[in-house]
Amino acid sequence: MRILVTGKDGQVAQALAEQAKGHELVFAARPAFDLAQPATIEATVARVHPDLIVSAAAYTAVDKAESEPEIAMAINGDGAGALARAGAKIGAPIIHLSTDYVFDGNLDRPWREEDPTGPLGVYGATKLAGEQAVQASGADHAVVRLAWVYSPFGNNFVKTMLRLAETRDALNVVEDQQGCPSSALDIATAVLAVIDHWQRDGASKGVYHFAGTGETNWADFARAIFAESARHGGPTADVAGIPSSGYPTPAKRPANSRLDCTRFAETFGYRAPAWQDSLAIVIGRLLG
Ligand SMILES: NC(=O)C1=CN([C@@H]2O[C@H](COP(=O)(O)OP(=O)(O)OC[C@H]3O[C@@H](n4cnc5c(N)ncnc54)[C@H](OP(=O)(O)O)[C@@H]3O)[C@@H](O)[C@H]2O)C=CC1
Ligand SMILES: Cc1cn([C@H]2C[C@H](O)[C@@H](COP(=O)(O)OP(=O)(O)O[C@H]3O[C@@H](C)C(=O)[C@@H](O)[C@H]3O)O2)c(=O)[nH]c1=O
Repeated sequence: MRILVTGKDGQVAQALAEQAKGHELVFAARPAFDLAQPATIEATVARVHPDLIVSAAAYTAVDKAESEPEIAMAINGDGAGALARAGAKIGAPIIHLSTDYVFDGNLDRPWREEDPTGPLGVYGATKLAGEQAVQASGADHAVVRLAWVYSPFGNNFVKTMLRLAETRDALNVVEDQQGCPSSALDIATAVLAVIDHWQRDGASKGVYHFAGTGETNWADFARAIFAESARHGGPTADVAGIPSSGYPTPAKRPANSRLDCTRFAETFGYRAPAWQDSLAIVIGRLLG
């Protein structure tokens, strides 16, 4: 199968590059493919003529998006829709990656797909617009909401913590935001599970949640990162748990962004490992 993957240097795209054996992956990246330039989207899809699209590129700078709402919307909202419509024209289904930040965090259980959205910031609002544009595109699609993605690649919280601990003995980290850390290596496996399923049974339309199994908060996640780092002789720091008010950021984050991944597991037959196990694998790759 020829698969167009957007976001060549992104975390999920790089994990897919490692794992997608037996498929022809074609990566699309700027400047030839720019989600803010619709003509480049249509030209890329027409040139590659993929059997399937993995929409993994996005404007992911959560705080910066607060001061760049137009460009974030052009990329995450309009660009995602244009990509799905270009796919629809040639009959290519799309796996479109979205985020837990479409929710407002005010719920006392993990979020299910049909729960009401209510993004707290520009990034979440633009990603929600992208979901809606994909759903309206006419393309078969899986909108897969992810959360708290980390990996050996790119920028992420795990690498930030390890970097900060190189120069600091103690860190303040928020402890009133709960979520499910998710390894991009597991996300690539999940994307391939969707592709396998669609190859067998035909593509369909739906929204799904996929994230690491279990839950934590950012402070405990940081502590787990340093415990794992210590096992490899890597950098460590003491973590003081603080309220979100003690770490002011331009964008507000949801207090609860835990995702209920039951539908994904039941539909595609794959559930992520416990987040602690996946973290050990990624830290092993970073420090081993
Ligand atoms: N990271 C996370 O914690 C989470 C991510 N997600 C979603 O998962 C998906 C994958 O995320 P992740 O792998 O972490 O992403 P990354 O931030 O690692 O990579 C994003 C990629 O998008 C590309 N990109 C940005 N703007 C454009 C543009 N205008 N045109 C073309 N490409 C562009 C970047 O390219 P360049 O190198 O040119 O900047 C980069 O390769 C995204 O949809 C994201 O919203 C969901 C939940 C959590
Ligand atoms: C670096 C740092 C962050 N924090 C807090 C800020 C924030 O509330 C939380 C996480 O910080 P980050 O800025 O790394 O994470 P953030 O950019 O909010 O991560 C999000 O990215 C987007 C793309 C998503 O889709 C989300 O699922 C989520 O993964 O930790 C501290 O409390 N102390 C620190 O030293």
